[in-house]
Amino acid sequence: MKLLEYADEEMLTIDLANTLAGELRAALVHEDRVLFVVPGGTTPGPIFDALCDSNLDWSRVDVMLSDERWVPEVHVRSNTRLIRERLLVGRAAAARFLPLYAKAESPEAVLAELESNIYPRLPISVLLLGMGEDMHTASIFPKGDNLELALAPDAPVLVAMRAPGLPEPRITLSARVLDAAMSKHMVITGKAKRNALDRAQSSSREQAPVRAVLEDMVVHWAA
Ligand SMILES: O=C1O[C@H](COP(=O)(O)O)[C@@H](O)[C@H](O)[C@H]1O
Repeated sequence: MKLLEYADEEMLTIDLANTLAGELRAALVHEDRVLFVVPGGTTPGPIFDALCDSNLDWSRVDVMLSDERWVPEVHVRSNTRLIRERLLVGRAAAARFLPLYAKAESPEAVLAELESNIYPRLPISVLLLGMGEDMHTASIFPKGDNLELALAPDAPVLVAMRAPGLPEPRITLSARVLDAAMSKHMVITGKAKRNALDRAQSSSREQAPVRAVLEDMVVHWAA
């Protein structure tokens, strides 16, 4: 893992958006289509704002989330909503979005259908992840009901996840799929997450699921 520290969030945003755009452009030189995986949550919005008008051939980019909350797209907690409002606008509106949500009672009812769209697009070309203060990444949570499956070396592409304190079920890419990305970045802000990252490095994967994806990861941090 490599840690890049920035003077402030604005510097982080500008630099990381440039890096991601550059890596997508470079990947498009060799590939017909590239897969770009991004996090939801509260942190990445400004990065999406800075990235969405980047000059690259977005029509050859498949965009998907690292994980989704099981709520309709109009819901305030929907990660899809964030992506549609902040990333898939401007030039990036030409990208193809691969959904992690479908109208169904539970993630389990549509896992196979969603996975069939994603599997042919793997591996991930460029990955951006977030991390929570509890050391979860994507929706791979400590104490999650499917934690063992999501961390398994032979895990499926997608795993449904429920965890104490979460208001809704989740669906997440497994650690195996995230870890196999060609280029891996993580964005965290604030001292609490920086401390959590330090703790993760001396914790088990079960205590700190983020640990399962830290090899060759570039972590971008601002206080
Ligand atoms: O619930 C989630 O949490 C993580 C971290 O989110 P943040 O709000 O602390 O930035 C995020 O990476 C993940 O995609 C999201 O579903």
